[in-house]
Amino acid sequence: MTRTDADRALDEALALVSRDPSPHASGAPGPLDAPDAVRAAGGHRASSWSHAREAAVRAGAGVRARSHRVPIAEALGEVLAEPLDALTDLPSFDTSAMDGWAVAGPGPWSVRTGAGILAGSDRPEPLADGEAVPIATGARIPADTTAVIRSEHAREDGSQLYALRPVVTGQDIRPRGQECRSGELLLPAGSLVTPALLGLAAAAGYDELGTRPRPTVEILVLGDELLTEGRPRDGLIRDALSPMLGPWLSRLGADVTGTRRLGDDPAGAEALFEAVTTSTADLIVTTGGTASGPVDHVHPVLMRAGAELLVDGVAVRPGHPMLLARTGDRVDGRHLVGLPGNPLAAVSGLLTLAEPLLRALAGRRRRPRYAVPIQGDVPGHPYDTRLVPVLLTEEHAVPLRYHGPAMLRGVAAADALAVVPPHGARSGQELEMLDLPWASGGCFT
Ligand SMILES: Nc1nc2c(c(=O)[nH]1)N[C@H]1C(S)=C(S)[C@@H](COP(=O)(O)OP(=O)(O)OC[C@H]3O[C@@H](n4cnc5c(N)ncnc54)[C@H](O)[C@@H]3O)O[C@H]1N2
Ligand code: MOO
Repeated sequence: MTRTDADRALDEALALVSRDPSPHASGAPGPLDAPDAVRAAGGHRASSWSHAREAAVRAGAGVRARSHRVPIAEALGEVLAEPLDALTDLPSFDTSAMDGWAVAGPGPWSVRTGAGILAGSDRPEPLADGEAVPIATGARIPADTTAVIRSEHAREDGSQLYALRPVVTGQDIRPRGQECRSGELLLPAGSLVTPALLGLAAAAGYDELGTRPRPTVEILVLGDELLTEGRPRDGLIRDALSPMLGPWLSRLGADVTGTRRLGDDPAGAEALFEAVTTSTADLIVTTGGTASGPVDHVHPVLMRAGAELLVDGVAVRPGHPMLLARTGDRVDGRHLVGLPGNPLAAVSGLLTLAEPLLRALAGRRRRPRYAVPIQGDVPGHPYDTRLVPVLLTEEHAVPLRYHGPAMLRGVAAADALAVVPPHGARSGQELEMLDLPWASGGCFT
């Protein structure tokens, strides 16, 4: 078949590189023996996109969980390491649900002289039969109260109070323990500490929470061609990944301990080796140097360090040279995610490997999956999944331009990445969406 200009343009857009297109290359089973692993150009085996994500989840879930106790204000975005049991009845005393009068027995009632009962008041005097006392929402109900009447449902005439509608015993009283009894399970271990959970924990009497600490991440940006300021010049380009990855990883729930830049020279390779063998971070994220060029140090350093490659290449565009390795033993080991240097390829690796790994390390559930109809046909790669930046409207996902592997223009305008299966998608087809962490506007992790 003659290749057309359009084919070539598509290859270019999808960053097709030389590789064996056979989707089921054979080979000895090993950590990369996913059924649909494919052999990539460099001789290593590429996992399918979904197997790569599964491998990242398994790797994180296999690490022994740690826990710590933190003041509740510091627990936001972490996961409960222990169940949240109520430390008190809620409400902890019988409470008025409305502003009005607490009354005892049938009316009319004689209104008690003196101040009414406000929220926060100490134990009020019991009510006598036929007595009423003004009461505020949230205030403690006097003993022997039979009902609360809302201020708009009663009329005061001199010292007498008359109900304007029938009064039902117990009305507008929140009885002690209505929401929970002391010791009752409010939320199980594993729950995400959200602002709502913080509120509940405070209401239930907590000052500290037992949580799983955020995974720590060290970022290593590889490359001699990178400038930290000013405009690109003399063949040098701006480092686009350092400013992006720290905040992005923080949004994914990581505690980023630092970002360092390493050269492509032997000293850079040595510093990488040093980090791989001695870093105390749960995860090292590297950028660049994942391919097989003369100064691509990541594979050789991992081999030298005796790391186990759990994922070595993924059948996804962009980002196929991404990798996941484990250093140290299976339960107390640490991990390294190697992101390709092309910036959108790095984003692809972040969402494919780093995010599922970090969620699992933090004890969080997988992100909920959802699909949205795509607007317009989307070309596919013949064998690989594509991740395409999209804008989300109320009805559709709209693919964005400027989605080449070296471009950030599309993703910077996007709400999500659409997961496009091999061979592409027809207009209206439902595609899985990977929300970008800021898309819903409410990220607090
Ligand atoms: N012979 C082959 N060459 C390449 C292959 C391949 O399969 N065979 N894959 C290509 C693909 S696809 C990608 S993606 C890249 C991955 O390369 P590396 O991870 O080794 O990254 P580098 O070579 O260091 O850089 C690639 C590209 O990205 C730019 N870059 C790197 N770091 C940054 C940064 N912090 N900010 C902005 N831009 C960055 C770098 O200048 C290069 O242009 O390999 C292909 N080659
Ligand atoms: O296709 Mo690469 O993985 O340039 O991004």
